[in-house]
Amino acid sequence: MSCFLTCVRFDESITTTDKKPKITGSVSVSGVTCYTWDDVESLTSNFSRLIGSGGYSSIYLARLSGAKKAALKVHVGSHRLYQVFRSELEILLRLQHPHIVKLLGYFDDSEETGALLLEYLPQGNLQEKLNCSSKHVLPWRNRTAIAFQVAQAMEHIHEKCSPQIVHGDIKSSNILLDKNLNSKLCDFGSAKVGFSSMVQPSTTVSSPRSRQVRMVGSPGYTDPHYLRTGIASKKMDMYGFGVVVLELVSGKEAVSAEKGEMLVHTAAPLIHEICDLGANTAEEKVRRFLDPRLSRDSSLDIEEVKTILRVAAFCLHSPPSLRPSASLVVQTLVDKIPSLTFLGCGKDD
Ligand SMILES: Nc1ncnc2c1ncn2[C@@H]1O[C@H](COP(=O)(O)OP(=O)(O)OP(=O)(O)O)[C@@H](O)[C@H]1O
Repeated sequence: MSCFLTCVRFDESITTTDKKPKITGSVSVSGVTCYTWDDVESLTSNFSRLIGSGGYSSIYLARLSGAKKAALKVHVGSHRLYQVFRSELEILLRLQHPHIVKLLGYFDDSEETGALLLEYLPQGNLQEKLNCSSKHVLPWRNRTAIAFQVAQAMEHIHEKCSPQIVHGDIKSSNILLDKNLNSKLCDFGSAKVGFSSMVQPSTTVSSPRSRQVRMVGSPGYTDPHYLRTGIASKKMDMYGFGVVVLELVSGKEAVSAEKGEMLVHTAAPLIHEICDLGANTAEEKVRRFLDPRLSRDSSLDIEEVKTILRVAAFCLHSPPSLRPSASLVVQTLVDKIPSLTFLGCGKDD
């Protein structure tokens, strides 16, 4: 790893006003910039605009030269969070893919504070996009493209890079959208590299000895096989992908905010029928599950809905061995959803 992180210092002002401090970043061998804390403060105008937050970090808007925007993901406050930062940094340094968020730079104090400077995705995350009350409903054609692009990103980390990577937290809030609604997978803080993927899952129950309650994965997305065995595998990512596809089709959240119901449970009868009957599943049942906001969408094709639900059904199979690989999902979508080629989504994307 050390060769990735060797930095060569340079002096260049990328600020637009004379009053602002100079950014004194250094370019690493991999073309990613190492920043000082002063740089980080300057890039974010002293952390003036929070654009997102998660269990491990806060994300701020940053401005680079020429008013180009970026997102700064800051992990601060404990050695545990610092380790999450280091792990995500090391993974992002290895990854370059059109549907994986791009690392532009980082800050590292080697103790307890780290920050990742990432390309900025202006349309936020998929979860927000599907659940926003605005009139601009995400069209069916974009939903199939997003599923396809996420599958391509997963195919890349699972099968095309060395060592291979398990993302470990596939969910709609970890899928970001650019201005054209193309998707990029983010948040590699839970990722596992190579075959050392046997990990003890945390417990959800507070034991009498420890009053600490810890979550396992993200509610609504966690593979039941992982919960039982603690074995993190590529097939666990495929399960999370299956849940994301259910969200794309139904427009519903993985866990309903009102009733606390899990989407995998409400979808289960339809999923079983789709597995058994495939294209012969009654259209009326599929339409009942479909996001009602898509009813007037001219790009909607009910055969495509059945195809993509069948893909989700296989990804959600209980035994991981019955779930497809990411490359099989990519191939199936290319073969069965012709509109993807009209969107410029293809194998060489
Ligand atoms: N590059 C980016 N561009 C725009 N928004 C972003 C970017 N990165 C993150 N965000 C926003 O911040 C949110 C949280 O980001 P992220 O999932 O990376 O944080 P986390 O602390 O790892 O969260 P989690 O609790 O899921 O582990 C995203 O859902 C998104 O809304």
